[in-house]
Amino acid sequence: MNLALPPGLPLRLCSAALEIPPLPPERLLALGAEPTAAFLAPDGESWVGMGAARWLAGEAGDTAALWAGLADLSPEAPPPSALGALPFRRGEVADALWSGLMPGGVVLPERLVVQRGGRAWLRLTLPAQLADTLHARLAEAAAEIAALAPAEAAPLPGFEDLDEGAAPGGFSRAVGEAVRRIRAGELVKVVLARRAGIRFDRAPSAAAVLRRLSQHQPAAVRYAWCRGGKAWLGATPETLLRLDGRLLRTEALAGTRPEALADELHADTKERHEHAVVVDAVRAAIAPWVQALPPLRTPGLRRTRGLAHLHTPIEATLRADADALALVRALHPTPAVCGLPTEAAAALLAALEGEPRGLYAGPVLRLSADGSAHAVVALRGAVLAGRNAVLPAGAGIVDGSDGERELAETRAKQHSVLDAWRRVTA
Ligand SMILES: C=C(O[C@H]1C=CC=C(C(=O)O)[C@@H]1O)C(=O)O
Repeated sequence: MNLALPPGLPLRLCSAALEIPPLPPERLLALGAEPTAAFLAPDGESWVGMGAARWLAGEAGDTAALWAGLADLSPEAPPPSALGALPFRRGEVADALWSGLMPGGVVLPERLVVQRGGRAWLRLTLPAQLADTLHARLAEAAAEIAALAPAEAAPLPGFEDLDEGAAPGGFSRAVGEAVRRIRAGELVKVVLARRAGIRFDRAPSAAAVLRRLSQHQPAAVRYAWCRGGKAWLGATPETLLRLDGRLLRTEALAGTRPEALADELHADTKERHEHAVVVDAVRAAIAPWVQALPPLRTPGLRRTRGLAHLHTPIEATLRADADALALVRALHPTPAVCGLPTEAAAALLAALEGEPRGLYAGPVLRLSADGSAHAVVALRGAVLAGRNAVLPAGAGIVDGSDGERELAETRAKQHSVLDAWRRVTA
């Protein structure tokens, strides 16, 4: 279970926090810690973790192992929190794009900066035998952060149009094949993804790239997982779950139109079907955990910059306290990113996409020692490596899907990311 823990890692940890001046959370990426994990929630709440005091695979049951033997010497500060990015599928072999970033996991950071309500805290978590040095090291780490240059404010270099390689034709054909399988009764829905890339004029800093996403989409959760000299980062519209006490909030998000055509979504039978499959699957996944399922409701709309999606919030009360990672595992992958039935869709998308998904469409999460948790689905992102950025994006395929339209939808999703990087920095 302890995927990346080196042998001999101390079991007991100590942790202390210090209030520091607030700063743009993206700036912390410039420290270059490995790994760096960022979870920037709307309303100015953010968590950025640097380095690892513990690093687990993120399996159901790992939550307790994160906090085991951890002495918190600063109970007045926000609680210790873990951050993670999990792969779309377990055990996948990374290709050149994802090497270094994989296998992801859930990290209890050595240094963690939490910001909320206009205040910021730096938390340091170390092996218990270093407890004597904890406060001195905390002060050193705070000084290092205070001295950071504003890397997030650097203008982004320019870039040419999206390079789609030979993929677009192949994607349309894959959609055709998926529709044929669906009509043959092999499955109900499959989500197919494809990659396209850009090349910046010179290598941008991940801090500046993430900052532009924050400025463009402050209502989205912005995330980053940096490792091996690369960054996987994005601004996602989709929540997998939020857990506060026994209140569980999740949602179905599927069915897409350009924002200007949002009104068409409710009348489109194919989009309604694509969405309903996700609603049913999410309800089925949480049913064993909750006291009662909420009444079925008519989907609403979620608008992001440039796109609109059918959206159904789903809230329920848990029967008993639950391990957040077990819930994440119960929900992932929803048919918003995989399909139905799950196994058949996962096998078909692997065959038709022909390249690993890596961390794309996997859960990105924040878990806190007070039991609260927030997990989102890693969509609308890019792998940043030097001057190159590669953007995976997918579309839900059901009976009635058309190859060219689905291709256009994946392009629109990629452009919703690129648009942020084209804007002039505020
Ligand atoms: C798979 C993606 O989006 C999902 C989330 C919202 C709408 C979707 C759709 O309409 O196909 C997808 O299910 C992606 O952005 O790569």
